[in-house]
Amino acid sequence: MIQQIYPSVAHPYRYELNKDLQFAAAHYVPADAAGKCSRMHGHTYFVNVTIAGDELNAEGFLVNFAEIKQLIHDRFDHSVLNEHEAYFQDDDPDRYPTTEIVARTIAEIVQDGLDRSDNKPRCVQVFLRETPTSYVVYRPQAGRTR
Ligand SMILES: Nc1nc2c(c(=O)[nH]1)N=C([C@H](O)[C@H](O)COP(=O)(O)OP(=O)(O)OP(=O)(O)O)CN2
Ligand SMILES: [Zn+2]
Repeated sequence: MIQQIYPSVAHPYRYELNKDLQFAAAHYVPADAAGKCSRMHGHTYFVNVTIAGDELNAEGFLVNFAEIKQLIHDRFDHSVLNEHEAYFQDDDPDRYPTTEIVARTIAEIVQDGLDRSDNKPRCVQVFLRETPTSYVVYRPQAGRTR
């Protein structure tokens, strides 16, 4: 696992946790203007998820680190992102598996998982590195689903 410093996110909560994870996946950006990215290719994606909240659960966790890995790694590792039709669609540019939209999708999946917990923490940032030279930071806005 690459160890690196991530950008910090401002939030009002007492606790913050960060989980690093990675997954290998193939994708293509289904637009001719995307050039070489419109052809199927693969990446090892590096992800940092930031979760914050004021309350801990019965185990003394904001959320179990392992649950974050399960939500993302177990879903996307060794898969073709474009084939996850619940998240990505070739006929809708707002559903292409670009770095930006994959980062947003990870935030949405994690928040859906957190919403099922009693202590209701928030996913406040997703850092997604697609290549050694390219990454995106996505920060959900409070009160907005996207
Ligand atoms: N804003 C975005 N731009 C690009 C995306 C994207 O998701 N969002 N994706 C790609 C390609 O899919 C590609 O995987 C990454 O592109 P790039 O960083 O250009 O990759 P290189 O390794 O060729 O970059 P170097 O600078 O030569 O290392 C393209 N753009
Ligand atoms: Zn790519």
